[in-house]
Amino acid sequence: MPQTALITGITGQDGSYLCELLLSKGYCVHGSTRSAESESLNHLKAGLNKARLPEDPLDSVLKIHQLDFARDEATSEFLDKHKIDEIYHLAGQTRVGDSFDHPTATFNANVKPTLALLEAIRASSRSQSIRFFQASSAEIFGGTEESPQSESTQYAPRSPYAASKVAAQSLVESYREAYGLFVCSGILYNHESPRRSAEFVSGKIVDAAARIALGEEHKLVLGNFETGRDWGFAGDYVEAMWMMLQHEAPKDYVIATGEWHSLREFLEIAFQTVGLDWQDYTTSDPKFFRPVEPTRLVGDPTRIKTDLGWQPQTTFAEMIEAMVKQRIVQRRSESE
Ligand SMILES: C[C@H]1O[C@H](OP(=O)(O)OP(=O)(O)OC[C@H]2O[C@@H](n3cnc4c(=O)[nH]c(N)nc43)[C@H](O)[C@@H]2O)[C@@H](O)[C@@H](O)C1=O
Repeated sequence: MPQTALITGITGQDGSYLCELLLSKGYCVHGSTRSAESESLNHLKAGLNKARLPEDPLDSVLKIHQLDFARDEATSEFLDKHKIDEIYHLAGQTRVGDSFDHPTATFNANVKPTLALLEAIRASSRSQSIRFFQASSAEIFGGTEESPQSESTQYAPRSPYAASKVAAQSLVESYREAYGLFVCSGILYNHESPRRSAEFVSGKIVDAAARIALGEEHKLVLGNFETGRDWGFAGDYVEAMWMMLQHEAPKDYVIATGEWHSLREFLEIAFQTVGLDWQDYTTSDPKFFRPVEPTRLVGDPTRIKTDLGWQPQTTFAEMIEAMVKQRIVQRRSESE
């Protein structure tokens, strides 16, 4: 019997990479999304049709649903009806900056569905055989003095987004301990790809570098330059999510490269890819500043390397170059 997975937030960056990975491994995938007719869903299907997939027609191995996680009973029935083996809970409000303006919506989007899914697993007749992954975030360590951060670093959230992730991760921990369920969280550091939108700094930079190179734009206005992150490639990180659910025991893992890079380095590589100097085009505007920034976020991936043999495959520079090149191809095809 093929394995059956549910991916919440399947049309997002991580959802689409994970969907490709699971289909390539012969899984039957159920995806949930807010709108069954969205443009992002069409993009997902178009991308999957191009990707290398098993022989089966797409509709027989990929099914999209609009699920209401607030109705626990219905979610539990769904898990039983479709005999879901693995759940990858990736849906949520992921923009840290926006969470300062919309704290309640952020909590509702990130905490309630996690709890509803945990309750649905507990109520399911197959509760002991379902495996659950929750996408947690490096932001839970935002205020820590410890560097690099590992699974034993104390939580120190510094934004409503970070606090919502602490709540979700704590719920996962307590369901694991109280009910012996196979439920775990991946503490994901920043991870980017050509599919990243311009709402995030990486997507905004590569978009601007491509547009400036093509003569469509002349400047890039960012917020705070004096920052940096541990940036990895999303395609590598979904592999780590899958490996976590194949392990013999449910454990939380830091998913990170272990390398910190400044935003200036990111800018330098992105603009160099199109033969330009970022300093000629980039300015900073306080209107894009956040009320508070995390301290130096860099993850220690030792545990996941040792236990699961996971290693990031794509370097920082390779990832940025691929993002810029893809954006140029996309801009050209859109203007045709
Ligand atoms: C781990 C974590 O990773 C991501 O959250 P993020 O780190 O906030 O990502 P970002 O790309 O929005 O910001 C990175 C840095 O870049 C600075 N920055 C400067 N100028 C602009 C600017 O113009 N736009 C943005 N967005 N950021 C800017 C900004 O102030 C910040 O210091 C999410 O996946 C999240 O879901 C998650 O869990």
